[in-house]
Amino acid sequence: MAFYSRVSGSVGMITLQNPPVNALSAAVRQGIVDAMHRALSEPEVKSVVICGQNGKFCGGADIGEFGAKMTGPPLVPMVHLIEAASKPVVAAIEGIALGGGLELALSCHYRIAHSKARLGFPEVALGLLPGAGGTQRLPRLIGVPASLDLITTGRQVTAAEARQLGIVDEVTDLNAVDAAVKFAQSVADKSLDARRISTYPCPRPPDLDTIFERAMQQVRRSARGAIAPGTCVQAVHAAVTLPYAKGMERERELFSVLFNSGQARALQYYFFAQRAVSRWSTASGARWDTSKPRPVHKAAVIGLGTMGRGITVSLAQAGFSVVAVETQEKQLSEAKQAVSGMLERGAKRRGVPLAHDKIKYSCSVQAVADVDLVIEAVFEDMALKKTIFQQLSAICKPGALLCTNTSGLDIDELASQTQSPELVVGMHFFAPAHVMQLLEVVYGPRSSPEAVATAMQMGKKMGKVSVAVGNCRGFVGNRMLKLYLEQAFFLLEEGATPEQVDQVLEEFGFPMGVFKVSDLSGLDIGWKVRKADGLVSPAFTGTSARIRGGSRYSPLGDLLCEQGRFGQKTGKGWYQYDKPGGRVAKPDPWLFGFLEDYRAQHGLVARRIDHQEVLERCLYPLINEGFQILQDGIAAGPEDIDVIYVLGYGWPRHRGGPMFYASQVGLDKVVERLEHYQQIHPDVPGLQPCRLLRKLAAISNPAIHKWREVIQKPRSQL
Ligand SMILES: C[C@H](O)[C@H](C)C(=O)SCCNC(=O)CCNC(=O)[C@H](O)C(C)(C)COP(=O)([O-])OP(=O)([O-])OC[C@H]1O[C@@H](n2cnc3c(N)ncnc32)[C@H](O)[C@@H]1OP(=O)([O-])[O-]
Repeated sequence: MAFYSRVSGSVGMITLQNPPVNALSAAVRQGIVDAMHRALSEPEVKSVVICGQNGKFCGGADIGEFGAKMTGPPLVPMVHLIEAASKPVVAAIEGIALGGGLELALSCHYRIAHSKARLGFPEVALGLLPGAGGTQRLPRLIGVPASLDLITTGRQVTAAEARQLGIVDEVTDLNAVDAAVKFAQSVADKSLDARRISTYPCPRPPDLDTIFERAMQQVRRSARGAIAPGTCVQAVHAAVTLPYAKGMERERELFSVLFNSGQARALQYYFFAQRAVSRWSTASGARWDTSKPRPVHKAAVIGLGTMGRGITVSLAQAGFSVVAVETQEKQLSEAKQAVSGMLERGAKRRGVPLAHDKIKYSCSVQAVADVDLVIEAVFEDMALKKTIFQQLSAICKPGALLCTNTSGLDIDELASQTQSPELVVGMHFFAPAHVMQLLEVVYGPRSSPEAVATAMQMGKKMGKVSVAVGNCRGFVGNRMLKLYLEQAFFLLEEGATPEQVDQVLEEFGFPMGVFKVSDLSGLDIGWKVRKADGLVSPAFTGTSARIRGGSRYSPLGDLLCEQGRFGQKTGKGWYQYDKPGGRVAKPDPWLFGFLEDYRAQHGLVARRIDHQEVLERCLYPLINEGFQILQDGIAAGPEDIDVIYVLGYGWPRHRGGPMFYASQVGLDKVVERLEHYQQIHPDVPGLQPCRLLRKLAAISNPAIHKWREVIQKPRSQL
């Protein structure tokens, strides 16, 4: 709601009250409208101030209301009521003025912001555009180029930048509400004719067409299939080419197109999913709200390779004291240099002080005796990791958490090397660890709720989005990825090319297709894992060359590695590059010949494979494995899987994530297509729809937020 009061005798105060971010719910909108009418009707009131409770002005429209039938006064008439008011209305902006919150402020005649406030139009990140006049008022106030930047990127600006752009009239370090009240009194008798932004002419820079062409090209380049950014450009264009009222009609048309789009639903689902994963639970019933994290002030990192360096930087930037251990002298000095460079660049980019002094380097594991938490990040070798966990268990102080950055090895096997297996969890970072936002927190059957809570909280403090998942081979992300990669290899065997498969996946919205990603991360990484799993051996020749454990297997990746084609790092992989370390992938004629010889050798006949088949065969088995993971209790809900795939594997956010995408396609359709391909490829178990998927498809595709009710049923009933 919105609370009305009178302050300083002549100022009507309207306070938004809807914690935590004073979103413009139906009740808040009704409160504002009622309060405005009251303020305008009270003769003693000469001016009005609008502010938000708890030091936050307004986080915009209530996203939680988008899925329901609209009630209460609509936003547009509300902002018109404020702008048309006969008494000056001043917005007192503290904390945030985002989306509809900034539109509310732009409908006021003056804006006073606290120096720590952030302002912006994040609607594009929700698959929308500013639909309460933002696309028509902002260009009139600050011009076209700056408006296109803010509205198509959704970036937030500081109060200082907002002042410089002309969005706010004053910035104060003092209490912005008090400042606004004083300001409101000072303008009580001033004319408002020049303060109603909708009446302003929209500036027409001479190179207007070029500006819009460039903006449209820019958003097309970065949008990767998302429709909102381009639609935002169209809406701002209406502000320049149409009178205000017509422009508002155009804004409303474009807004409703986006509002009713699948992409908007996917992005709004993802908005809440990314917040839901912090409310974690484990298969054994431990939960976020009943598990107390242990305090961590000092942490250690063992192994300063690429991942260890990134984790060290991320810990130091988060303010932790860090002991960084690398037993190889040469590696240690190289790591020191690399970490310093990353810290300097990070500090410059974020305008924060350097965190060099936070890190102590050592080449002895003994140095970690007094830390609260250790993250082991050595080479992905079980025997080596076991030795280190035995050492740590002997050296570390009682109660210290022992974490591993393994990307798929058995957490519980490592825990069994220690005196306190309950203090062992996985903290699986993604490369580069100081940049990628995702952290998979992996709990074993003996990990204590406190250990999980501590690792989850560490992730939050390091600016990560932490997702709690159970211990299994490859955890969630890599376990599902295996099915995706497997099908990509099979498609090459059957006639596709890496370019064709990658193009389909990039058109779907992935930043890079599966084969370009494989070249980037290095084919040898997967090769080592397959070797460790006993899938690669000279014994597999002739008819057994393409069978493992009775199931179909493609040795294509192994064969490329045997020829030293590890991808970008060797200048050759699925593509060729101008030199080792090259970044630009070019089709390699050698590979076409190699695939033809391979098919001939194994009696395979290439066939034309269409776009839809490539997409379905790459995505549906991955999705099916996601359901298997939910069925096994490794992930608590679809949100966990979707957040992992969007933040860790480049799944396009405007598609919500693999599980949300499946709910949009229709689970019965996914089952039907999997069964179709399984009939053709009976030797591929990953095409067999799992029980949970069949169950949910059978109960007529329940909405994704209803899946947990089914998942939580005892496994026997699934
Ligand atoms: C016509 C008009 O043009 C259009 C149509 C619109 O206006 S569209 C709407 C445009 N507005 C936005 O896109 C802003 C979205 N919010 C944010 O970016 C951030 O929330 C934040 C404001 C910067 C605070 O970040 P935080 O890190 O301090 O806390 P949090 O954990 O994120 O959020 C704290 C809690 O508040 C909830 N919440 C936040 N913003 C919300 C909103 N706008 N509506 C509903 N709930 C919201 C959130 O789900 C979480 O709930 P819970 O998980 O605790 O149950």
